[in-house]
Amino acid sequence: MDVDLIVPMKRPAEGKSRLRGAVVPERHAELVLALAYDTLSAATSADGVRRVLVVAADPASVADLTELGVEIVTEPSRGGLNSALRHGEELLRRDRPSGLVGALQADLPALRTEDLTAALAEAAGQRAFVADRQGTGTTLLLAGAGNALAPRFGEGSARAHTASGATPLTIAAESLRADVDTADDLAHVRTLGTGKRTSTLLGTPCVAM
Ligand SMILES: Nc1nc2c(ncn2[C@@H]2O[C@H](COP(=O)(O)OP(=O)(O)OP(=O)(O)O)[C@@H](O)[C@H]2O)c(=O)[nH]1
Ligand SMILES: C=C(OP(=O)(O)O)C(=O)O
Repeated sequence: MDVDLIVPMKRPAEGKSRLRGAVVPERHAELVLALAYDTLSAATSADGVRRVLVVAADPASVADLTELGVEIVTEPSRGGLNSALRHGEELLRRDRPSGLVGALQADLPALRTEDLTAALAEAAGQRAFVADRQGTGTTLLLAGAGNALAPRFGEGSARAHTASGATPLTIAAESLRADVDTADDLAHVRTLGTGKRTSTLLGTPCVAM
């Protein structure tokens, strides 16, 4: 079954505070947007992805993403990450009540379409998630018909998603687990190869899409 994805985004200038210093301060927002652009470039090309809805704190600051065919809506109020995700879920389920929905992080610049498609296949419509490479965070949470997404993103979210009954997916999907929060994470995705925008900005090898 194909999935409608929700992608939460703060204003790039305010996001990824743990990455500050990876590039000169004037280019921090550009880096955060490049990570999101490459993530969504892969996501929108993946088999099984029907629709991508970005729930943004400030849509104008992420308007570049529309060239990828994603939709952008404003988060309702400053309710935080999980509230933004629930808002996206409500909009998507209004249009397709029995569809599969997913929350995807916007910091996966090495994402390969086949890893996302493989995760959707393993989940097979269950409420399931992909943990990050450290095993503590979550990069993708899925919920099919009859199941609320019930997002518990934030510190220790992998444990929280397991505790709430979601199935941890077991596929390797290295690129889907490689989220970028810190300088170490950035060094790691450089070894995998990143999408075009991130590669151009950092001067690193580009992943073959
Ligand atoms: N719309 C929306 N997105 C959010 C909010 N909080 C976090 N996000 C997004 O959720 C994703 C995951 O958050 P984190 O990985 O913790 O990123 P972050 O908050 O930018 O990073 P740090 O400042 O280093 O904690 C990022 O794409 C953020 O932009 C929020 O309140 N509203
Ligand atoms: C919000 C999350 O992201 P991170 O741990 O990457 O900040 C999460 O994994 O739940």
